[in-house]
Amino acid sequence: MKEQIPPILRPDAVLPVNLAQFAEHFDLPVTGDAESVELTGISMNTGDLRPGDLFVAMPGKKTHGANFIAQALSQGAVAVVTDSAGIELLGSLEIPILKLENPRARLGELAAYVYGNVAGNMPKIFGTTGTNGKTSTSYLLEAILRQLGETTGLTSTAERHIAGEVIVSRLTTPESPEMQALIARMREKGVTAVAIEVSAQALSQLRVDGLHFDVVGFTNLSHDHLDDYKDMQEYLEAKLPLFTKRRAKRGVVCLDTKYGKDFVRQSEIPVVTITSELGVDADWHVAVTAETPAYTSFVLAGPDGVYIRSRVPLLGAHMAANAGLAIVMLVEAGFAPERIAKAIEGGIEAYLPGRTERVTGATGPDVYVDFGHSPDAFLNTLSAVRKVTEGKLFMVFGADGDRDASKRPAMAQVAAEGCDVLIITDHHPRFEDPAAIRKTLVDCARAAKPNLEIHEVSPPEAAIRKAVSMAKPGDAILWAGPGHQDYRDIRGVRTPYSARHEARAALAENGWS
Ligand SMILES: CC(=O)N[C@H]1[C@@H](OP(=O)(O)OP(=O)(O)OC[C@H]2O[C@@H](n3ccc(=O)[nH]c3=O)[C@H](O)[C@@H]2O)O[C@H](CO)[C@@H](O)[C@@H]1O[C@H](C)C(=O)N[C@@H](C)C(=O)N[C@H](CCC(=O)O)C(=O)O
Ligand SMILES: Nc1ncnc2c1ncn2[C@@H]1O[C@H](COP(=O)(O)OP(=O)(O)OP(=O)(O)O)[C@@H](O)[C@H]1O
Repeated sequence: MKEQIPPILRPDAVLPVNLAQFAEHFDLPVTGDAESVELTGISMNTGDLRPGDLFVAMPGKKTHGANFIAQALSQGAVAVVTDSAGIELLGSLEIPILKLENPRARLGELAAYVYGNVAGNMPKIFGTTGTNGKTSTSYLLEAILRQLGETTGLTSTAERHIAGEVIVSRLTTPESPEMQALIARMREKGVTAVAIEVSAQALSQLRVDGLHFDVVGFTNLSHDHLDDYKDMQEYLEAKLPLFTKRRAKRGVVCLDTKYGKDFVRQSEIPVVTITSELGVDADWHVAVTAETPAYTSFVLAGPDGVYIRSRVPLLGAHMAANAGLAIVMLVEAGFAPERIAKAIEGGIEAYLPGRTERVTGATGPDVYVDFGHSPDAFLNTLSAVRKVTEGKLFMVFGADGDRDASKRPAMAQVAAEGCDVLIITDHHPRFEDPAAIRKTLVDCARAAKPNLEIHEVSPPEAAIRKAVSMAKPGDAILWAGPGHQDYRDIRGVRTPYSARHEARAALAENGWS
């Protein structure tokens, strides 16, 4: 990606780590003068490398990091960790080399050590995984923690937060050198509790190694990422390692999808369960009491008569399920339920960018911009919007290029079945032909609901204008996919674009304020 790559954050100060001591601590063979070298950072990518860094040259899917060692040196790297293949590639260079086969397997530990993130000086750490709801649950966790008086940190698909400092994210879950640098910065800024969104890819690539979570949560599992994983079983198995003793102390499992039971059965750590489904046996139950475009009220009932009443400033029963999960994770971390209940009796004070975000002003049809990009996300958001809409429901969406193409037919089917007018457009085409993606979606939507009014409109700026021009007050438009994002990936270039901005502009152009 060539443009607008967000920066990564580091602590302002790092206690230098002597390279010889580092090599001895990890029992790594070292060539060159390690005694006189001091490390002040660690990186696996020259794009993020800073002077004083240890450069970890690792094999990747496309190339080997050792091909970038000369560049790393010119940027100020003071030592290199690499494997046998890397040593063969690098030739003769005047820099201490530490040999480590499979560097990724120990990268988290190495990074935690460099930044001094050790047991005893860490904030409370919460981790959430699942197909949908990770970002939402993490934001809700952070909000409740703030309401409980904690100083908070967050890492999510949308943003990283450090005691009020906000930056846009690159990956959902950062690689461990970035993750450990973030945690060190959080410690520096007095952060006492952190909510971390953990993707399946992060677990497969050991990006959260070097962390020990106080409580982990599982939201749900449904069709997504079947380009990275062979089938749902393999995708499930990628998520399960979060619920192991080496990674976490306790867990909370949501039983709203059938895969929850697999987590309970296979978890190595003690778990409690929660559900928002009627008739499902669980330790905690969350139920919606009111739904409006602006908020969803709920009650959460747990063991020993615990009863918590609150609301989320978001539309949809799935958001109440996420809030319930966040609250139970806090209870499992030792926060008294009565204290939580008191802190959130007036509602959870969270702003979730691009999660069913209503962008309409005082007049005009309700326009919601959402980050949902899977069939299950569509199902939930369409049903939530339908419940609060008297008029017609328009849906605007496109599908990701170069990402799991197998979910496109189901996305088109769910969208067609759940709306009254469908507008198919583009999303991130990446290196795929956007017209070909649209054709698949249109064909599948037609097959699912032959009489549905379907428009194919490209680019998305025109698609949202088409939807707004057709909608009336009382109608609703759900624009699914772009959410909080401020770019579209077109042939590897991040082209600036904001769906929320485009939607507001389209409303204004039609006279709605
Ligand atoms: C498919 C995949 O996961 N790729 C990741 C992988 O890239 P790669 O193996 O292709 O790396 P490579 O290009 O072969 O390079 C090899 C090594 O040389 C280094 N290098 C490479 C080039 C250079 O100029 N300098 C340099 O130092 C690289 O940092 C790497 O260590 O290692 C890179 C370095 O960390 C990652 O950025 C990259 O994630 C890509 C960008 C990605 O998009 N990953 C997605 C699938 C992902 O992880 N998504 C999940 C969430 C999904 C969700 O929730 O929906 C996420 O957590 O974000
Ligand atoms: N509990 C839930 N069940 C089903 N769908 C949900 C749930 N929570 C959120 N969603 C839908 O999924 C979309 C993404 O939500 P969120 O960003 O919280 O999930 P995520 O797991 O972080 O996604 P990603 O992995 O893509 O970052 C939302 O915009 C909404 O459409």
